[in-house]
Amino acid sequence: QLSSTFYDTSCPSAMSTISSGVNSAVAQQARVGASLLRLHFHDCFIQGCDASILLNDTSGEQTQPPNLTLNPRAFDVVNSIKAQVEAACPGVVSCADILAVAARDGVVALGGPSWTVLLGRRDSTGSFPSQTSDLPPPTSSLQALLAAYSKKNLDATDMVALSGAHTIGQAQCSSFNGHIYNDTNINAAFATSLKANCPMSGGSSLAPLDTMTPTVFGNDYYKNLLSQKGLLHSDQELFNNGSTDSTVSNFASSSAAFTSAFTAAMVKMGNLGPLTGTSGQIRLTCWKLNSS
Ligand code: HEM
Ligand SMILES: [Ca+2]
Ligand SMILES: [Ca+2]
Repeated sequence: QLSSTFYDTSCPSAMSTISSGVNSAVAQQARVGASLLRLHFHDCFIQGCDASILLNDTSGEQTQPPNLTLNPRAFDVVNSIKAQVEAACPGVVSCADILAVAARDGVVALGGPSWTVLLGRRDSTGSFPSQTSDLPPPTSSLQALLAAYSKKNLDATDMVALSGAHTIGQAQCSSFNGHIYNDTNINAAFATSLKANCPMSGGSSLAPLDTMTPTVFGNDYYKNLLSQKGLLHSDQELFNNGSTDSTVSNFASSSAAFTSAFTAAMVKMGNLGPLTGTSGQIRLTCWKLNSS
């Protein structure tokens, strides 16, 4: 059972250390706020929120396709925050909790809503590369997206709300080339402008996931979907004459509705399969297991 006060006596400086670390990293590169949010998502969907994504095993989760595009800066930020937290409270604060708090602080640093992060997760004692397939690829259909979230006990509203994370951050050409060259449910001028930096063959050049406000957290992502300006195939699937159209319209017209659904869904996602009590370990260094 996670609790918001978990470190109040064991490490009272933990929360402020994490938020200062995130704020200074975001001030240097706004994208890091997005990258930290994505890192927490990729952690939670693979075996639960247990920092398994942070282990840099040579054949671990980090080597699997959906994780190859995680921004390396986000790992650096987490590792450096962890070192500062360890200096104040050795062996107390888990890497999994640092990820959950840093995701929230990244959203807040980019102008998004805050929420209470529940704490007390412990860190995994292994990496789970084969479970990386629980992360849906950007070529997914609506049906596949709904199924991937349903497997994590997240419903359609949670799925649409969490996808609103794409109001910030960037994607590589290889993640959206199929959508801009092959799909017809895309604004023609938008597709043309993206093709200038993204050849049909793909590549690593970056484009913002939210063409309106790439470094501001808000509901513009849904407004883009209404005008067929979703960057990923999977983004536009949420508004493509299917069962989630009405939720997209609602979030596009009400930022309050989006905020309340997003923050509730983040708490739900943060509760996925946590290790608690004496399970797992409190890693001393986030990228490797404690030596036994
Ligand atoms: C619905 C299923 C999802 C799919 C298919 C998906 C897919 C992707 C892809 C392909 C990228 C770009 C990777 C690249 O090319 O560099 C991306 C970026 C991103 N995703 Fe998702 N995503 C999904 C859900 C989520 C969720 C639930 C969150 C967080 C709550 C999230 C947060 C982000 C963020 C913030 C970025 C930008 C990261 C950066 O700039 O470093 N995504 N996503
Ligand atoms: Ca994990
Ligand atoms: Ca935005």
